[in-house]
Amino acid sequence: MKLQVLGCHGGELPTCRSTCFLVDDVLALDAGALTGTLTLEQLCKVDDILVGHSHFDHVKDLPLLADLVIGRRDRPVTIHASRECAKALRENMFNNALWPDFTRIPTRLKPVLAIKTFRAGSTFQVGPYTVKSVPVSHPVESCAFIISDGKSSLAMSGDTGPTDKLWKALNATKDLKALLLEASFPNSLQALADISGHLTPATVGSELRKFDRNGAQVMLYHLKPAFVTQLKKELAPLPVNVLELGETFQF
Ligand SMILES: Nc1ncnc2c1ncn2[C@@H]1O[C@@H]2COP(=O)(O)O[C@H]2[C@H]1O
Repeated sequence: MKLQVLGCHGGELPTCRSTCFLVDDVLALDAGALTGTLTLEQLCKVDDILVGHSHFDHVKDLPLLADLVIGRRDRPVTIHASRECAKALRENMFNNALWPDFTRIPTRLKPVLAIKTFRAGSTFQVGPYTVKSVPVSHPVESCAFIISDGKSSLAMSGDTGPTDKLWKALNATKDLKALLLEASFPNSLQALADISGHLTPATVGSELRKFDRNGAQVMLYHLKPAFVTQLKKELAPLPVNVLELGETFQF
């Protein structure tokens, strides 16, 4: 699998982009940095988008994407979202108030977007990929994804505070090559991290003790833009890499 880092922060500044990864040019993981990073030609190749939860920094480019690719694809771009997340997108984003309902435009039968719902915790097929969703710990329903192409697996934690379910699922994934793990706030903001369902370097460290790593890389993302320098200092002693914008990996 080819993995491109389009966005690896928990917000935006000129040097930071919200969460968004691209697998094999066709599968996006979250939609925080699609339309500002890919060309129109590249955007038109994105067939599926896995959305881990409904928070704005993870879904913000969906409306702009729909408006860009309309009339340029043979089939809808499919957004895969848990029940709560799909409901939030339908009611609060594609509601003809915030943005037109592109799941019915240009026609109900051949729309530019399709929202396909999964049950948090279920496993489903997305093109050639088998995707296991794992509910994690966040104020809104949030899912990690474990994505397999049949040869290797790649996981993304989604926004989460401390969790046991994710580590249990990862420890059972024998061909796991890499884990994209969130790390949002510095240790001085542990109380905010706890209340908002996020990790700090301290809790990344304690969470990793639950992980039978088996050679998998751990790559951190979702650093809050205001704290990147401090976070990198606090994360330096841990056996992890902090992702940078524009990096590409092959698993
Ligand atoms: N109680 C809170 N106080 C301050 N900021 C918050 C609080 N809860 C959530 N947030 C912020 O709102 C953001 C929503 O997206 P995130 O979960 O990425 O990160 C969250 C925090 O940065």
